[in-house]
Amino acid sequence: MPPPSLEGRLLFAVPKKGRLNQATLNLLEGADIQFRRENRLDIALVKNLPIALVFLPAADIPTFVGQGRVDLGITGWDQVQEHEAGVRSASLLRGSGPTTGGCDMVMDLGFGGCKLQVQAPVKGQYTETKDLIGKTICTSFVGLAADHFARLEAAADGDPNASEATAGSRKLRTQIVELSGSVEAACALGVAEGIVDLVESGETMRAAGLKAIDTVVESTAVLIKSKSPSNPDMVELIASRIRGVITAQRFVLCQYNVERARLAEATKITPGKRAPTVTMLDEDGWVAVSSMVETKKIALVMDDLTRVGAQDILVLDIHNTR
Ligand SMILES: Nc1ncnc2c1ncn2[C@@H]1O[C@H](COP(=O)(O)OP(=O)(O)OP(=O)(O)O)[C@@H](O)[C@H]1O
Ligand SMILES: O=P(O)(O)OC[C@H]1O[C@H](OP(=O)(O)OP(=O)(O)O)[C@H](O)[C@@H]1O
Repeated sequence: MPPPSLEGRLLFAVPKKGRLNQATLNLLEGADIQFRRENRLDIALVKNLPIALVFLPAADIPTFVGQGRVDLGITGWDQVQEHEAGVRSASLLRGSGPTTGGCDMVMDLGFGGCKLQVQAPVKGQYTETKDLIGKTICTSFVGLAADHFARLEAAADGDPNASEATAGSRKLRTQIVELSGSVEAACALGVAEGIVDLVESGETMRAAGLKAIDTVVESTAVLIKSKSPSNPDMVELIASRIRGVITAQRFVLCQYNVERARLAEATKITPGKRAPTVTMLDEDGWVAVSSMVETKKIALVMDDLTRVGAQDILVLDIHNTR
């Protein structure tokens, strides 16, 4: 079968595998972006909108969006920062301006939370990142790691502009070695004194006998767009649908009955997004309340509502909201 024609379609890059893949697919489903991906094809036409999805590694998405080859993308904020660090130092080394315009952030998607951290062996002499200056560091994030050590080295040399130093603007004493995965094994194997790698639960780091000694970037998944998307209205439509799904995931709908005499106390606990909806009940002195509550707070809210005499408390999922 020939590859599908992309004529007139907005190109939207999504992670083809890895930690961000499933949550991204769930988000597309929630936003009613319908597609069928043929086996092994990295491009899928969306059935109900003039969009084509392009399945790419998360690390490559900022390059495609930054160069304007695709209009929209979902990836980790760490990858966006890494791409920008790479573009910055390449252009400084060449002595010309950046060749890619970079990407614009549309919104934080809330999932895929992790930290890019400097890690060193628990049983070792390195307790601060500056102790690793001049040593060997293994990482998949060479741009961010090099900028981080450029700033540390500049500060150690007494440079007053240390906080702005980048790897392209000075010669590094620290050796940054690129690895494509399993970076945590580098110290135990004697390849590096420290590493710069992602941490979420901390299990990988602990299992490898490492401890975090500094944070380079805090990351979550983000929606990014190119500086000049082919169809800005379609970008807006997608962004608004995705925002609706994200908001819906952050909130639940809480409904309960309460005596009118205690309504003020109860609505203080559930003030809602704008205001709670209060309706009459077919029973004297009682009202029904319905209100959006942050999902992570719902257990405490239910405890507090019970304490002020609320009854028949129901908590319902919200599928979408605008
Ligand atoms: N442990 C983690 N917890 C949460 N998010 C993570 C974690 N590891 C990575 N991420 C996020 O997911 C993004 C993609 O990482 P992931 O390792 O899944 O990529 P991948 O495309 O499968 O690449 P690779 O084959 O190099 O592992 C990262 O840039 C980061 O934003
Ligand atoms: O703090 P934790 O919850 O243990 O997660 C951290 C691990 O997750 C990522 O690796 P991934 O599993 O994606 O594999 P990789 O090493 O091949 O990149 C990251 O590189 C760490 O190794």
